[in-house]
Amino acid sequence: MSRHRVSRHEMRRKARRMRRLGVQPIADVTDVEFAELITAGIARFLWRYRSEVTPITIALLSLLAGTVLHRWYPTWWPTVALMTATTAGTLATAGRWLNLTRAIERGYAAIAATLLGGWLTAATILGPLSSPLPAVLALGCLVLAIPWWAHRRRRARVRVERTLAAWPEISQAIGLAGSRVQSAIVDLWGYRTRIALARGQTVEDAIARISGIESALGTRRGAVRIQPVPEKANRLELRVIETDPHADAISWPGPSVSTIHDPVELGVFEDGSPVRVSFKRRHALVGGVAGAGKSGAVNVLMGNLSACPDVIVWGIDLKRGMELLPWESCLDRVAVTPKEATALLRDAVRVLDGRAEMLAMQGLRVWEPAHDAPALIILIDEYAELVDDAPDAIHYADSIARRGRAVAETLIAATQRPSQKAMGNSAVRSQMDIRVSFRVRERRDADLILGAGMHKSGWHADKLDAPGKFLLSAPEFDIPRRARTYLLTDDTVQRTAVQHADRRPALDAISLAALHEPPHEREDAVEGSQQSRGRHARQAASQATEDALSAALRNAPREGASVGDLMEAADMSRPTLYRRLALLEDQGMAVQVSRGRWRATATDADSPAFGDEG
Ligand SMILES: Nc1ncnc2c1ncn2[C@@H]1O[C@H](COP(=O)(O)OP(=O)(O)OP(=O)(O)O)[C@@H](O)[C@H]1O
Repeated sequence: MSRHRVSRHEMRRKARRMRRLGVQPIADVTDVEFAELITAGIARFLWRYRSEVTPITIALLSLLAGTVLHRWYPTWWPTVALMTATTAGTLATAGRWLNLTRAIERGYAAIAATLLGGWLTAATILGPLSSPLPAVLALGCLVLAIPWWAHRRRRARVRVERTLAAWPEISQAIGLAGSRVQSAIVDLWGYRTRIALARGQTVEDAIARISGIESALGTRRGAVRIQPVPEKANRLELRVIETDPHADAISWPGPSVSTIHDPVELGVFEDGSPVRVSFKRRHALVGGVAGAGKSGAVNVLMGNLSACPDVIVWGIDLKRGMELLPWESCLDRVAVTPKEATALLRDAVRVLDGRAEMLAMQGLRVWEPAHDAPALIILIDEYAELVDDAPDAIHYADSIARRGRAVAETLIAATQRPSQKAMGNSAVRSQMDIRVSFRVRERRDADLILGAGMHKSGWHADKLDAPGKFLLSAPEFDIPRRARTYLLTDDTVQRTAVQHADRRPALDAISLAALHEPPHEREDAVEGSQQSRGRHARQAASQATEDALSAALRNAPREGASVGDLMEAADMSRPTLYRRLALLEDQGMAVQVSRGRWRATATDADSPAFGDEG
């Protein structure tokens, strides 16, 4: 065996030495060794370059097949012709299933099959060596070989195969000896391969050796990513990014949604696939150091949310509106001072309570966003400033974070570092279902944004190397994949804000009514963060006014009581009165006799449904 490894150079040296010593080399033994070496060398070359020599291999096989067919089965030519037509037709129409994804690839395969099959048919009849068939075969193969040799994906696949052939040595060198390459897929931006780990090795071991893997594979720094395979602890997916889709800023292609029910497209993963995440009934936390791209993400969000006629956005921007004011025409309300921010969040809790009350009364579980019942999203840029400058607002934010989902009222908070202090020591962070982490300075900051232990599991937000790059954690995104947000230029923001301004919906009647309730009717709900306590307390307090309204409606004359009289009798504000009247009308207990005049329905006026006034 070792004899075969002697190089030609070594053999020549040995022969020279023997001649110097006066020993005549045994010519045939050296020749045999030399011939073996040459054969092994050629075989190795052909195997290594098997993809490149495929056109020649096919030409030789065709020659052989033509010889056999002509010699023994010359009458089979119609079958060969029929098979040619069938194969070419199948490749042209169904080549997609054979991984010929592009039309040009299917076209090439169909033409190659037609030419080769046509030649074989002629060779079956005439003999492969009869003129001009050999020349036609040589020329045809050469012409067809050129696109084959030039094909980018083929070349990439071959290169990857050659690289991965060295995995046994690489795995030894990086301390993952015994791991095996199971499969490899080449795509537009690089390749991904599935690795089976040896007994006792873990994905974390591999993650800790990423730099070594990059060096062994000869990639650029930062080109290797490792992801666990959820269903198997001893498998991992190794991704090598050769062409970085994130190398340059990616322009925003325009809104991807027209309703909050659809996921918003934030940007592009590094394999070129879009990042789509639903913001319906979900709170979101966006974090990262200054200049990492948080405001860019807010722009993408605004560009999309403002295109949805079933979403209302309220904005808080304590940087004096620097980030959100360009979107002012699309924001239903915007707060740029601590006082305004507190008022905005207090009102958001009122809306929440109003909606929750309506749901409870109607026996509904959730608020389904629609044009006349829009979702309310509160976008807060630099949440930490809110904590510092408007501490009172934090109770409201906390309340929204806990109770807002069911009524489609949610928070999207951006902050540099969402420490417990920066989040106002509230439960807001723990309620965030979507976490977007741009670059952070320290590993523990990745855990602050994404959740405890995330950095250790491969969520390396500290390694993000350009503004706009982020990691996304959400129920449907539980694997760390680098993504980059789309970039909106100032011009795009301005143009989009103008375009979307007239699509904005108005706040629904229930929310409006809740906003205009007099303070005494709602203060308890705002103060208390427990839903039941707040609502029940308020219900008890307003029982007296309900009874007064019932009595006033029952005692109303035939032409009905005016709204003014009812407001006075029940001590209710106009919006509350309208809301109550609408509900009673729905329940068939009150009727609008004429514009602005109401009374109890005829039957109910006599029944004890409203309670006995005594
Ligand atoms: N997706 C992106 N692609 C390319 N460049 C981007 C992207 N997002 C942001 N940038 C660049 O980074 C700069 C800073 O981004 P941005 O203002 O969004 O950061 P930030 O995290 O909001 O910072 P700060 O906390 O100081 O407001 C932008 O001016 C822009 O040039």
